[in-house]
This record gives sequence, structure tokens and C-alpha cells, in this order.
Amino acid sequence: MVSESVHADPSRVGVDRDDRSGETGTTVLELDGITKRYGPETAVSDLSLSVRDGELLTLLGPSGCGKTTTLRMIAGLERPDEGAIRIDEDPVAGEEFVDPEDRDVGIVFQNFALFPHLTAAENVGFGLESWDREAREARVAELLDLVGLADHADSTPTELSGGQQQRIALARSLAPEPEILLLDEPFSNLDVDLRVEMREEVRRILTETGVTGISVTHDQEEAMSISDRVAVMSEGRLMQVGRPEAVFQHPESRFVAGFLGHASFLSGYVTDDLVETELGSVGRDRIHGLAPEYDRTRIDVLVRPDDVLVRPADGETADGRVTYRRYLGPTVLYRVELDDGEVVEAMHNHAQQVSLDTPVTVDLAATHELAWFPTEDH
Ligand SMILES: Nc1ncnc2c1ncn2[C@@H]1O[C@H](COP(=O)(O)OP(=O)(O)OP(=O)(O)O)[C@@H](O)[C@H]1O
Repeated sequence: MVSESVHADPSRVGVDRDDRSGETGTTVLELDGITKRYGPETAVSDLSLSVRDGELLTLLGPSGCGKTTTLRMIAGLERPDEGAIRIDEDPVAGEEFVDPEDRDVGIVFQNFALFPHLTAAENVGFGLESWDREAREARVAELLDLVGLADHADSTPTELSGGQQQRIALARSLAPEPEILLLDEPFSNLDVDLRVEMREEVRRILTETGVTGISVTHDQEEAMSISDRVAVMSEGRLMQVGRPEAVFQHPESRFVAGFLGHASFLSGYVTDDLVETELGSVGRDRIHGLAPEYDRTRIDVLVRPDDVLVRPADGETADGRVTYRRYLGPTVLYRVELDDGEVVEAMHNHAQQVSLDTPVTVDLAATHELAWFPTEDH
């Protein structure tokens, strides 16, 4: 068993240490140590997170990790047992409680929740009863235009496709000009092609309106493709938050490394200048944030499939053997068992096919800094 420990300072877990974008922005939403229990079960545990004006932040994690509960606490549909929530520095949960309708927060539900007996335009205008008629009509027209459905104003939800229903749900939530828009698994009811199209649409619409978005998904590709930052959760806890590239390339825990994509761990010995692995040496300066205390110890280097190249050994001494091969369309995923028993995965395009059981030479091809974890016995 290898350690699951986080080698960064634990007090900094969740802090955006890799966010070098410099875009700090104003904080719109602050979750301050929130905990939510259901009977003996803790759904969300001491979660702290700041969301910046205009960004799209996605809560990402496996089923049951507390994403929806967190979203529902932000919306005011659940009350935290501990901690506080502030919107624009004003407390909305904690010692005080502000009702959902008074929070300046819109929500798009997974099933869109459109009113079936109302037209698209009436659905969009639903939250605007207090507006005068002219302003309401103008706002509805503006929103229908924004989501590209101006010519479907009179259609009822059953006359709309899944993607169109989602656009109307989005327009309805945005109509009252919320400061924050919450999206609960927004694409899970759409088929694969539409999902990709709609996530681009949601991204565009949030960018155009400048509304701050908080989305929930268990789909890491979806989260990474549209979010400014992702917040990875596990068992009610926030594991890490940062830009998608930063979290992917510099995960602070093995859980995050594995949840965001295929992850192999290659044992390496740290010398003065190098980290020596079964697949050759890597310059020490290519290992992200390797502290001097790890001199002359073993560490586990994280390698992703696209960091690894395999080719038939062809007379050279083989490093290992292909034990698994999966055709994925544009790419092929290989699993290679190295001579010392370690397993690494490699992803290649069609041109470099290698068949099962082939003895192979394996090279590390990464040009970026590699992440690492202490071994258990450090
Ligand atoms: N109303 C409730 N009553 C009791 N337990 C609940 C309730 N809502 C959520 N839970 C529990 O809290 C934990 C977190 O649930 P939550 O729905 O927030 O997770 P999630 O990450 O959104 O999962 P999923 O992706 O499956 O929707 C789960 O173990 C769930 O069973």
C-alpha cells in the first residue's frame, strides 16, 4: 500500500497554489467551513471555498461526494449545520438565513423543470411577475435571443428538443438577472453530441452575460473543458481547487490524480540531479516542487498515458510487455507491465499500434513538469 497523503502543506489543501493566472477577481460567494449532516452521515464536511466574480467553477467528484448538497446549500434549499455562506460579503447562511428567493441566485435543474403548460416565452418570463409588462417582454425577448430560440417563443416544452428545453431553462434562470447561476448536472439528460454542443453554449452564455456560474458534475472531461476552475470533492471534503490544467498536472493527492484521468505511479530514487526510475532518469528540475527533504529517498512519479511512449523492442532489451490494449477511436490505450512488476499506461494514435503481449521499449516523453507523491515508507 502506498500513502494517500497530500505532500503539500495540509492547511493549504484547496488553496489555489497552481493558479498562476493572476486573475484573483472579487469574491462573490464564500463558503466558510460548511458542514451538512443527514442523521449519522456527513454529506459535506468543513468545506471552504471562494468563488470569483464572473468565473465558472465546477464542483467535480464521484457520486455521493456531496456536490449537490453543496449546491443546494448555496441556493438556500438546505441549511448547513456548521459554517457560514456569504454572497457579496453578506451572510446568507450560518447565524442568519436568507431564503432562496432573496439570494440573487438562479438554478438550472438536471431535468430542466420547465412548466409543461406554459410556452417557452412564458417559462422564461416566469420569475419576472413583479416587472412591468413592457420590461418583462423586452427581457424575455432578449433572453430568447441570447439562447438562440427567438423563433420558438410560442412553443410548449413538448414541442422542443432536449437541447432547446435546456436553453429555455437557462434563459428562465437568467431572466431575473441573478448574480450567481447554479447548474446541477446540467448536461446529464442530453445525448453525447448534444452534451458537447450545450456545454459550449452554456460557456458562451455565461461569458456573454458575465454571470458567475457554479456547476456540478461527475464528468471530469466536461468539468475541465468548460470551467475556469474545478473544485474536486471526495467524501464530503474539498480535495483541491484550481485551473483545470493545474489540477490535472499537479494533483495534490493520489485521489485527485486518479479521478481526473488515467494515472500510473512510477517508483523513482532521488539523487542530486536526477530521479532514477525503471524507465530511465528524469532531471530533478522536471519534478514539480520536489523538496530537499526527499533527497536520497524513493518517491512515486505520476505519469499520464500521453507521457509514455511504447514501441516494439526490436532486438533491444525490452522494458516490459503489453498486457492490455483498448481501441478508443482516435487513440489506443496500452497497459504495460514493466520487468520489475510496475504497471504504466500509454496512449497512442493509430500510427503507432502495438499488439498485445509484445515485448516493448518504454520511454518517458513528457515535456512538462511531473507531479510526484511520497512513498508510504518516507
Ligand atoms: N436529503 C437527504 N437525506 C439523507 N441523505 C442525503 C440527502 N441528500 C443527500 N444525502 C446523502 O449525502 C451524501 C452526498 O449526497 P449528494 O447528493 O450531495 O452527492 P453528489 O456528489 O451530488 O452525488 P450524485 O453525483 O450521485 O448526485 C450521499 O451519501 C447522500 O446519500
